[in-house]
Amino acid sequence: MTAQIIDGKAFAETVREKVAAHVARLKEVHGITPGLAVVLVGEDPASQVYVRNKGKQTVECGMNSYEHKLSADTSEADLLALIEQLNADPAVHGILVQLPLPDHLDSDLVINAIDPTKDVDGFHISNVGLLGTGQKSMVPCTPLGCLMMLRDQLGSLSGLNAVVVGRSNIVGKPMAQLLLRDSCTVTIAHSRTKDIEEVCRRADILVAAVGRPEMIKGSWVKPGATVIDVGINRVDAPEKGLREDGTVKTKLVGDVEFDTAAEVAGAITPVPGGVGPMTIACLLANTVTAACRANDLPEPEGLTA
Ligand SMILES: Nc1nc2c(c(=O)[nH]1)N[C@@H](CN(C=O)c1ccc(C(=O)N[C@@H](CCC(=O)O)C(=O)O)cc1)CN2
Repeated sequence: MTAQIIDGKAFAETVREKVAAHVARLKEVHGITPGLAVVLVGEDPASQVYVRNKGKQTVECGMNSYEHKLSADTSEADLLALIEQLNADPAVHGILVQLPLPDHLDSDLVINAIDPTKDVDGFHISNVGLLGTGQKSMVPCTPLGCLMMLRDQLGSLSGLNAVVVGRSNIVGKPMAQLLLRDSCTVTIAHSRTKDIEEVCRRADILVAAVGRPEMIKGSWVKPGATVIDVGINRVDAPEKGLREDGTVKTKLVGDVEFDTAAEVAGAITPVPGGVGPMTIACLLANTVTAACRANDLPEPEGLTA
């Protein structure tokens, strides 16, 4: 069997179109322009690219983008003061602090300083609690993107066996909560899980979010399963040759060994071009949702969990 490839880039485009249409309506009918503030501390090259893309796509969807780029040695007090200012700004409906933060900053403290109603990353402890208890919350962008792709692929997820490999606060745990909410039977597997290959082979839905390049092999996949690969790992690619400076070229791979898994799975997301683009699309969706909630307006259809 050769799996169907789930095109995250194309799916993200449809989400952005829905966001743009909803933003146009908010402007025209209610005079509201949703605004997203993104805070970047330091010069991590990957984070700089993600923040640039977030700002660009925010504007392309008709929303206001506010970028705050702070030096790597910014103090916690200064960062908290900026968040306080953004919390109080009525033009800002969504606030995101790009992760990872430099080591001297306490990520939990910083995230929990964000007004939970503006926490478009869904990382604030209040949103974590609301999601865990099945209440209305902001939902983390990567798991929300995975859920949208799974629903689109499978329709109802009710009764399916779902295995999430990885227990991070950003992806693994919220993903498991969302799957449980959709009535899956959910297992979270991790580095200490006994017989992890056998656990994975029971999964109708296998979500890989472990951060280890190509850890999950085709032999771990149940025939016909839907495989969602959240991993984005840069590895050496000697087959691509050398750069001008003599160093080996690199490539991106997921947490799943794509070629062997695609022989067995029913459907699979590629890396790049799978879950990654959905992360930013869902950030835009969450910003519209936050703007609607802030103004007591109905939430955008098809853009929330
Ligand atoms: N505050 C947050 N920080 C981080 C998050 C997050 O959701 N909120 N997630 C990641 C980074 N991230 C967005 O911030 C992100 C990662 C990857 C992609 C993406 O589109 N990836 C492409 C490949 C990109 C490349 O070539 O390097 C793909 O998979 O096709 C988008 C957003 C950590 N920090």
